[in-house]
Amino acid sequence: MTVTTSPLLAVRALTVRYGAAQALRDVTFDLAPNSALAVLGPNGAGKSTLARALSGLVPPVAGSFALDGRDLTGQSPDTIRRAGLVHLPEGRGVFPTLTVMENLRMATACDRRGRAAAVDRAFEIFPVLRERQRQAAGTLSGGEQQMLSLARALMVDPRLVIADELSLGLAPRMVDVVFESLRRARAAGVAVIMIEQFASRALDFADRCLVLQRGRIAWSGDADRAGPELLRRYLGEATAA
Ligand SMILES: Nc1ncnc2c1ncn2[C@@H]1O[C@H](COP(=O)(O)OP(=O)(O)OP(=O)(O)O)[C@@H](O)[C@H]1O
Repeated sequence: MTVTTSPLLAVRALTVRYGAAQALRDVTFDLAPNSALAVLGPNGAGKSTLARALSGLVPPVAGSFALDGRDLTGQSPDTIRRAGLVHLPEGRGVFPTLTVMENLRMATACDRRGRAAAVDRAFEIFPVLRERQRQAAGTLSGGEQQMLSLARALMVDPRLVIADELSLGLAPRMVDVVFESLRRARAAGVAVIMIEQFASRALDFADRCLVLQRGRIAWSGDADRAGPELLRRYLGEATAA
């Protein structure tokens, strides 16, 4: 018997231009519920543009995308977030002068009881944040700030998180923390699109992989089939590590 699941995310011929420059061309793929996709590619390949288009920050000039069968093309970032697609942009996305607790409380629009329950859930996934709840977010370590950013994203019960270069600039130990946090998000039922310039860890984490080159999909397939040769071919020595 073949079991077919309908995709969580269906992207069709998505095309984005910045003025005359075409940053994303004809990008088509499906993402299954609770799965993880690594989006790889050299600088300027269109990885962040894909994230920005899917989160409503840049309007596509052609193509479409749907979450759970609901067409979200051209919708506002707020509508897309409320539909369950959350984008964690490069950089931290936390309010540095507010405490950890204030940052978490602000991330949900629930009433007081719902909010307290959501904060408790976040502390269960990220116990370190409970210990640091009264600390200003700006004084957390880089990895802890990424954890807070992810915890804030999970407060709205997303179906899909797009993590854009979450490990950028972090010390190796903090990169471990970020990957562990994303693993916990997956364990909680969330699908992940991981944008990474450095490939091997992303491929360990992901089920599927998509390589972008000059805005087009150059390769896509199972993450464990994206071997060193393929990575060297598309990403070069520096980023295949
Ligand atoms: N706001 C913008 N205006 C004009 N061109 C842009 C803009 N943002 C990105 N681009 C161009 O679009 C192309 C894709 O950029 P994008 O940031 O998506 O690449 P990327 O794969 O995320 O690169 P990196 O790994 O360096 O972050 C690049 O050529 C970039 O210069």
